[in-house]
Amino acid sequence: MELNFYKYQGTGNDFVMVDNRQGIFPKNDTKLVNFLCDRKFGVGADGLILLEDDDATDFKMVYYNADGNESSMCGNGGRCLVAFANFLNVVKEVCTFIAVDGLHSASIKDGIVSLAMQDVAEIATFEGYTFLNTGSPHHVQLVENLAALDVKSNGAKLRYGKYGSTGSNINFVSKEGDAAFAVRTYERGVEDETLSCGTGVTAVALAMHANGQTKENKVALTTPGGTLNVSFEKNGVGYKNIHLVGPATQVFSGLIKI
Ligand SMILES: N[C@@H](CCC[C@H](N)C(=O)O)C(=O)O
Repeated sequence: MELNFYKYQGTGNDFVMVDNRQGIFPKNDTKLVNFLCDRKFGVGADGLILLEDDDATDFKMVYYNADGNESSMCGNGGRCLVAFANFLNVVKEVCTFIAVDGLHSASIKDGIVSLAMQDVAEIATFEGYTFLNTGSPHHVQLVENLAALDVKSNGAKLRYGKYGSTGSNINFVSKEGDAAFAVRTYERGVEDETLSCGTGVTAVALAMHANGQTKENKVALTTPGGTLNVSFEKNGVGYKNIHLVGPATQVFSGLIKI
C-alpha cells in the first residue's frame, strides 16, 4: 500500500503530515509512525500529525512523537497543521481546531501562523530551574554557555533522572536582551535535541517573565532553527491570551510504500 504524505517544518521542527479525513491511517501502529519519522529508512521527521474531521471545529490534530507514540501538544506542529489545513482548503485565514490539550484558535497570513495556546495556571519555580506545562511538560533552565552545551546528554540526564518514566522536555536558555532569549531544547519522544520546540519556547517566555528575567509581554525566542515570538498576559499567578507566532512551511510531498 502507498501512503500520500506532506512534509512541513516550523523553525526546523519537522513533521510528516497525513490528511486522515477518510480515516485511512492505522492510528495504533506505533512501528509505522516510527518508520515514517525515521531519517534513514522513512520520510524523516521529529513527529507525525494527522489532520482529521471534527464536528465542532474546523479540524482535529492528532500528534505522534518520532518514537511512534501519541503525545501531548506540539506547538510547532499545531502551527504547521494550520498551514497544511490552509493548503488543503479546509480553512482560510482564521480557524479553530481541537487538539489533545483542548481547543485552539489560529490565523495564517503570508506563511506566518499565530497559534493561541492554552492558559497556564501554574508555574513552579525551584532553585536553578522552572517547571510548567504549556500543553506539554517543560523544564526551563538558564545556562552560562548555551552554544557549547551538550544538549543531548544533559537533557537526557534530566529527562530521565528528574522526571521519571513520564519524563519532560528540557529547555536550556540564555538571556540575549530585555525581551530576547536563545533556547535549545531536548525533546521527549524524539530523545534528542530538535531545532525548535513551540511549547518549549512558550514555556521559556512565561518562565522568564514569572522569574523577573523580562518585564515585556512579547518575547523573541531564537532557536537553532529560527526565531519565534510569544505574547501573553498575566492572569493571577498564571498567564492567558498566550500566542505562539512564526513561520510554517511545506517542504515536499510524496508517496511512500507502507
Ligand atoms: N515539538 C513540539 C513538542 C512535541 C511534544 C513533546 N515532544 C512531548 O512529547 O512532550 C512543540 O513544538 O511543542
